[in-house]
Amino acid sequence: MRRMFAYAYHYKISMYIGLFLMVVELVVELIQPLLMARIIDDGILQEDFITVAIWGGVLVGISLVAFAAGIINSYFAANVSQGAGYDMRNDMFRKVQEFTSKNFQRFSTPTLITRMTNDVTQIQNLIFMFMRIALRAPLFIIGGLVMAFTVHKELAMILLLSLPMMLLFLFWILTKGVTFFRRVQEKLDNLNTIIRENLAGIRLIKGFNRGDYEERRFKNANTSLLNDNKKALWLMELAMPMVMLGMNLVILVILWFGAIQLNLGTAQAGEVVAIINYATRMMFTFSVFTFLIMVFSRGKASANRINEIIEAEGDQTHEQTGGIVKEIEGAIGFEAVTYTYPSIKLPAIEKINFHAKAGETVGILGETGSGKSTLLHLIPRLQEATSGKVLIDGISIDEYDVKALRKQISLVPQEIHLFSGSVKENIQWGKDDATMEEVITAAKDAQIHDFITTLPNSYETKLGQKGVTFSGGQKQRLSIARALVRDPKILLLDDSTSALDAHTEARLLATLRKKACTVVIVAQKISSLKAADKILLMHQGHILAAGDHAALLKNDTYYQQVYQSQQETEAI
Ligand SMILES: Nc1ncnc2c1ncn2[C@@H]1O[C@H](COP(=O)(O)OP(=O)(O)OP(=O)(O)O)[C@@H](O)[C@H]1O
Repeated sequence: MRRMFAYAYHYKISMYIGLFLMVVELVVELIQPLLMARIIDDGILQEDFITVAIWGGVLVGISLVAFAAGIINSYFAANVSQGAGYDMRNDMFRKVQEFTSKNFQRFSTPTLITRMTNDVTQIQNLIFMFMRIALRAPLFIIGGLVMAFTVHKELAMILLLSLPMMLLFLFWILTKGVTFFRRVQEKLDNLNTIIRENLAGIRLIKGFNRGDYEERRFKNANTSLLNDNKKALWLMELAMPMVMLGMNLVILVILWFGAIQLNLGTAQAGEVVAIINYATRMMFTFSVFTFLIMVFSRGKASANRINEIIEAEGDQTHEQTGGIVKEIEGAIGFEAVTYTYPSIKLPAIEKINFHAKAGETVGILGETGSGKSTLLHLIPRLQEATSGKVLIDGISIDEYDVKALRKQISLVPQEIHLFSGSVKENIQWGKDDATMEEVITAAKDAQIHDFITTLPNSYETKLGQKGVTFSGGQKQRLSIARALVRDPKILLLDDSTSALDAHTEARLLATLRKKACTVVIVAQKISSLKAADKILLMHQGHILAAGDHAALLKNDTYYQQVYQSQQETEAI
């Protein structure tokens, strides 16, 4: 929670002004019963209407000041809470950019979205409430007690004695509330996961006629969220009448004692009225407390969830600077490289050795799960080798400045992702300052230019929700254009030509061969790799055999079998 308030403290000037205005409101609230006591005792009971008019005027005056202070306080409270939320979202977003696959395993996409939106909103509400009333409530209780003691000690004592019971009860509500609201936020994550899966897989759901099943799944998650929400709110609803009941009993006791004191002549009517007034206002403050506790419990649950993101240990290499910055040639070397995913015991790749000269094309072939993508991800340091060394131009990649290195390497991942925006913007995403000429050249090399020119607005055509949708093969080619536009020294293609027809793929590969860059290409079909200088045949995280197509076909029986079966499949 401390971190959340540190965010609010960035806006300290607004915060101090807001808090000062809150104190103004508080002081007015504390003075009001005193003024009323004076009006009754010195004015009404003495039939001195001039005193009534003077103190009545003062009462109206300070109430107007409190009213104005309240409005201005709201303005500053909104300023601080919105600003803090804005900064929190920025910091979380930045942190997520550094996330490793381990982090993504811990935090699913829907939970990240809920945490960056709904949880931040809860904290904003908390900060707003804190600046509006949170401090006022405890200060009013303390101030009210002090003032009550200045009015009449014995009667004020009754108020003081009731306090510990009230506070204990509120503390109990608070601890329960934090647990309940944490559960509510988790259920919200769950619901968001189902919504996201449904939106992403809508075609699949329709195709498999799983609409009813998915509806039931959604309904269950929704009901579960509803039930937990109800439970948390019931707890809060229960708190309010309980506090009211307690305070009403206290007021009854004060009235009873007050009547005795009046009869004995040890108290004046105005004093009893003032104490009752303080008690009533304290009762109101306690009921505000229950509302605050709800906001606080929710806020605390959300603060923990936000902290988990901000404190997560991200990819240290992301921000690492100070290493070698140089234009690489593109030679790649793997020396006894092993990589084990944190969540599984067995290595995904083990003791991998190979070298590729700058400008060579290396093909990687292997059954699914054999470690091809893992190997590829180690080259731009998206993952750090568990042991062994990855070299570029003979230098370990740890010694390079990561950003400078990644600038010269282009990866086309297996799962293509296009951004909302125009076709041109999607290609330029690879190089911010790419000229139109460079964009077109990259598109031509990726064999997608001709298709783009048939689109309604050519390169300016919008993609995404309100724009056109590309086919699988078109998406692959567009993301290859995005990778080529930055003129990389190393190009990594992770099964990125799988959706292309044989002719287009052949044209694309021939173009890539002419480029002055090292190409590492993962593919399922031998036909995609035939022309490679070297093919690595992978099996269960190991390189079974390496060599060019002709050599492998001649010497390796496993390669021969794969080739044979693929030839037969093509013939069918
Ligand atoms: N993020 C991850 N966390 C844990 N295990 C993973 C992760 N990514 C991959 N693996 C595991 O590592 C092994 C190698 O996966 P990898 O994706 O490198 O294989 P691949 O050869 O590229 O497969 P495919 O051809 O199906 O894409 C697999 O057993 C896979 O289950």
